[in-house]
Amino acid sequence: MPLLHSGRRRTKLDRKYNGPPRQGPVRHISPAQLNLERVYEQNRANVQKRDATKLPEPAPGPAAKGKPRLLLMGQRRSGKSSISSVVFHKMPPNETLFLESTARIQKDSMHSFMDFQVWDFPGQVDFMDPSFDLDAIFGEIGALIWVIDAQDEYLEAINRLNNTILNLQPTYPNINIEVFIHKVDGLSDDYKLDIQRDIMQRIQDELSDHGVENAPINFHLTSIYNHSIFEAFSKVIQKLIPHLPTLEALLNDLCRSCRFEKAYLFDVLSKIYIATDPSPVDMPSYEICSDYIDVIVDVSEIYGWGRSPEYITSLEGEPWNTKIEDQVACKDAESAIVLTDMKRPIMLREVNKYLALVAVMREGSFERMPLVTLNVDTTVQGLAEVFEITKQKEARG
Ligand SMILES: Nc1nc2c(ncn2[C@@H]2O[C@H](COP(=O)(O)OP(=O)(O)OP(=O)(O)O)[C@@H](O)[C@H]2O)c(=O)[nH]1
Repeated sequence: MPLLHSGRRRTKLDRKYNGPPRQGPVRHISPAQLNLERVYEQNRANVQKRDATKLPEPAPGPAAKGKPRLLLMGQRRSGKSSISSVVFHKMPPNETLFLESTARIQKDSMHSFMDFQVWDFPGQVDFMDPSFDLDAIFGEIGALIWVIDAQDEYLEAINRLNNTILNLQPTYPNINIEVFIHKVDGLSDDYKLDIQRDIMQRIQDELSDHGVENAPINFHLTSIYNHSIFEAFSKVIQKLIPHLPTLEALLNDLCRSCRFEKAYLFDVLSKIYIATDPSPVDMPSYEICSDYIDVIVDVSEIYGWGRSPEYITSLEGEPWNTKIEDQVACKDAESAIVLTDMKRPIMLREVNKYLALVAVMREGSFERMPLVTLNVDTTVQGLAEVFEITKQKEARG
């Protein structure tokens, strides 16, 4: 089962990441190197223009053409590297205390249901410096995530963010700017909202003073010590998914036909949800679904095992003679559980090696389980097809 192999986590004991080979190597790139890659890409495009039959190899480790980029920016020690490590490398939040300050831009390639990159900028870098090629940084951007430490003095961070927006607006007016008001753990709800209001007001005032109205800026209250950081990233990533409305429509149909309370399509490794039905997301249901993935992955790690080809052949051999997937109800990971306090079953179904469908059912749904399984099967096929079609389109494009 791919799910069983894809969820391995970084453990405290061995202190090293033992997950799947999903994350590419972290690259450290200097501004000069960025420029070089840019020049290489330009030459490559020119060569192709002159002779369409010739397409030189991409630059070694290029600024990965066509892959949306998430840029993590903000003041020093605001929590950028911690966010990236917790969300994409399964680092336990407490261990971020030992992270060293980032000295150079760190570039991380994510190969999941969709390929994208996460660039972690050192807090002290001024990328408005003329030595930076802005197009190389902001050219293929998916979102600019600006991290503000809510437990620290934040006026300087807001000034820098305002300057950045004002500098980028003329050339890149459509950049999605996501402000993470970070480290809100330990702050009271009222205080969090006060801070958010204050930060929003200051940014809006400054921008409208400079004639910039309706810039695409979103605000999220986040912390690595709870699920808020995953929720915020879910919303950021969803904006990069071109077929999101189709995925949402499929999940909506499933919820209506099976009378589910809520359904999420999760990226298994990061536990970001990449789509959900249109009913409002409530944190407890999201948390429970996300924790359920961990439970399944943990159980699979203990009790799952790799079946040798001989073993599979022996199962498929005489007298049974049917393929292994035809002998079981479902060849992918599948599970359902009832939580005693809420009496509502939760079900999980693997979609492909990166994605899992997790849904909160209503009380008594177990009685209609055959119908539910049938509908879930159809939805999962639909979801898998959407990704297959998009992949083919990307390969052709
Ligand atoms: N309380 C709290 N602390 C956090 C949170 N996120 C990060 N931290 C802490 O903030 C400190 C700085 O985090 P880093 O991730 O190194 O910050 P950075 O922005 O990458 O810093 P530079 O690399 O210097 O730019 C670490 O001690 C983290 O443990 C959070 O959500 N809550």
